[in-house]
Amino acid sequence: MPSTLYRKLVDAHTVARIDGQHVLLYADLHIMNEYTSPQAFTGLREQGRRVLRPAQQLAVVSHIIPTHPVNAAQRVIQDPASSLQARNLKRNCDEFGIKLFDTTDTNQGIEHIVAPEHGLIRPGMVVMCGDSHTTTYGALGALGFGVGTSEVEHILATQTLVYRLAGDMRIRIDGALPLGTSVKDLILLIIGRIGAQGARGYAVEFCGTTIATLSAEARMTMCNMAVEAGARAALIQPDQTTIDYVVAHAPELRGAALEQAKAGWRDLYSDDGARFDVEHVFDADHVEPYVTWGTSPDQAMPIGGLVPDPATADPHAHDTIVRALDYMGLQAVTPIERTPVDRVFIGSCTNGRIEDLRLAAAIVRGRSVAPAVRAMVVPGSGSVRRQAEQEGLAQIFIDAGFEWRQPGCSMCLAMNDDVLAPGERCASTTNRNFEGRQGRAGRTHLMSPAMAAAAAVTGYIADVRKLGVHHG
Ligand SMILES: CC(C)[C@H](C(=O)O)[C@@H](O)C(=O)O
Ligand code: SF4
Repeated sequence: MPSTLYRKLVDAHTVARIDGQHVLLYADLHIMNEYTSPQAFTGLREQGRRVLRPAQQLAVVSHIIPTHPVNAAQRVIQDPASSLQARNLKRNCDEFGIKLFDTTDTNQGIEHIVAPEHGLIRPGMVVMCGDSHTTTYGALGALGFGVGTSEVEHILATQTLVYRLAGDMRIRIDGALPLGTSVKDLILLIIGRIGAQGARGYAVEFCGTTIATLSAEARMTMCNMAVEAGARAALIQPDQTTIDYVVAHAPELRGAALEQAKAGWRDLYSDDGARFDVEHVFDADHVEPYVTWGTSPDQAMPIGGLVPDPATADPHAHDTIVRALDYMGLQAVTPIERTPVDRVFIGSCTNGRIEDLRLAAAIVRGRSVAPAVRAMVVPGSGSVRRQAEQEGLAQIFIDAGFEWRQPGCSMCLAMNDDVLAPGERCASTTNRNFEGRQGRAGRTHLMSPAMAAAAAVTGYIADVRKLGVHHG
């Protein structure tokens, strides 16, 4: 029977069928952060269990680490609770023999940026992690998904998980993204259309001519954000772009080993006639720069639009819109463009990779951060940071008045020193704009790296196309 890529990956990793809805699924790789793993190790110890496959585990300090611009070796976590979390992760990894990118490691960063850049994510893998944005790895043809803290313990002990099957959804996007737009605009548009629950319960396969021409990193941005439409997983069929990325990042994968791996990757596609429960089709040709106006990633609009009017909205949405506008300090039926911002944040596992920094730097070059704005660039990993310094991007940001920080989740979520003050408005390249996400009463507008750069240099939510156009 014709099978979807998703089903092929699940079938290849099914150790046992439990019932019609559940299988025992094998993990090729399990990734941990400091935040969702401590209880799992406590559980293991209490039961006197070992970690079954330490070599298929990876740990990264991502969320709680300060990003002040000091040397990597001097990075110290002042907050006692966070410092304890980091020390616990180190102790757990030492005791159980797990590879850790620790606080002072020069390759430390956000887990979803660190893992692919070390060649650890390969097509056909199943990757589990106690973090919702594990869907990112679908960009490389790997089935990645987030798990809960209690599941982390099970994975550590057995390298498997009791897994509930998802439905199959396909999102086809054809056409060429216009100048001045990037994949972030596209995914905000899609989430805006299908809704924050639009892909709930589904593994989403992205396909179409637009996807085929995207770089591996741009595909990561897509798959990363799929979870904001509720998707359980995101997938893109591996192709030459994928292979080139993996080969470039996995120097040990050469010769016979590479040929053998490639032979395995050849079957990683949805068969002709494979059945999808739901299909959506989008056209990239008319995508405009997108920004969010509200407190959910699906509350997104083109830059030239007007903030919605609760009075004319679907009655079910009325109260939600009123509340979001109130929280965001916005007036209904006014342009979003030229809304002043206090802060700009460029970074996160959505847009903290080198290509994102290139897109932002292309806008910033030769310009200055607006006087009333505090802007920061937080590279997604130590390696992204070094690369950006070598390419001269860091200097462009610094010359313009940006803070050039150490890697981490940073202001993507208020779990470290980088937070918004109450009422502050932020142009942010992140993936979530929930109430309080970047700090209590902070106001987040999600957008692309180029749009965030445009906000930094103008001081307001701006249409980047009016500053000069660049391809993304
Ligand atoms: C802290 C972590 C569990 C959380 C997640 O699961 O995604 C975080 O990374 C986020 O982005 O909200
Ligand atoms: S960068 Fe943001 S979305 Fe990504 S793992 Fe960190 S907190 Fe979560």
